[in-house]
Amino acid sequence: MAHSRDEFEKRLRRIGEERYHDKHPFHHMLHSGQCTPDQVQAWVLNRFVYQAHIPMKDAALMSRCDDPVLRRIWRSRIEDHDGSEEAPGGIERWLRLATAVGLDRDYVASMQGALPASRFAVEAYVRFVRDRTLLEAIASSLTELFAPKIHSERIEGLLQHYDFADENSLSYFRNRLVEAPKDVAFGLQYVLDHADTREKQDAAAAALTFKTDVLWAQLDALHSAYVEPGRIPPGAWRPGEGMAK
Ligand SMILES: O=C(O)c1cc(C(=O)O)c2c(n1)C(=O)C(=O)c1cc(C(=O)O)[nH]c1-2
Repeated sequence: MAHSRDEFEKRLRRIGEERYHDKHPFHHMLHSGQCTPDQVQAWVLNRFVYQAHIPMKDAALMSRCDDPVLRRIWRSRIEDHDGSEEAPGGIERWLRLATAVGLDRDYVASMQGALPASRFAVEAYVRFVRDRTLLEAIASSLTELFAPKIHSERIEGLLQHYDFADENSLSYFRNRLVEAPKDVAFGLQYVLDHADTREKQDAAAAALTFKTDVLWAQLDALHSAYVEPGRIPPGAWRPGEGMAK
């Protein structure tokens, strides 16, 4: 039998409570000032891969969408990340963060030094959104329900513990505090409205679980390469490479 709307929403929120990447030890290190400058740089340059692919993921979603109203609502996500000629978007803001932590922006934008697992995880997300049902694709974006909390913790933690942190370098996260709630309010409504059988509810919950794995796997790879045991895969960024000139 299908869950009631309320029960289903609770089920989705429980997935975040149990599996969201705010629980990952790398985030605890980052937000409490325990990361070395190299580890912060490793995080910034690997996370750029995620940033760069989010608008491609959203374009893949829109390409499958035959409802112009849904496309119009969804396309604001692409605008938020890609920006316009007058106003910088999320990708540009992330590159400002990269410069602030001492990396060369072109090096970061090239994604040359990114860990293989960062690329694989992000590519899996784009593929998932392209290949699964629209309901599953939209449900996979619902990790953003849990993002404002981690963005607030990050702004506070970085400002407190790291010299590079100021309103300019952290503007990416400040902006997401406004953008993410708008996006996710729509996404959640859509999923609650359209998951009207137990089967669809299970598929939507599995999509959200998959997405928490996409996020977790990226931090695991980062931790293994740059914290413990410090095994950097062949070809991946090594501290000292790609520095701002
Ligand atoms: O810093 C974070 O922890 C975090 C997490 C997530 C997320 O939950 O996928 C996103 C973001 N940030 C983010 O900035 C962002 O633009 C974003 C878009 C999406 C998505 O799945 O469409 N997730 C996220």
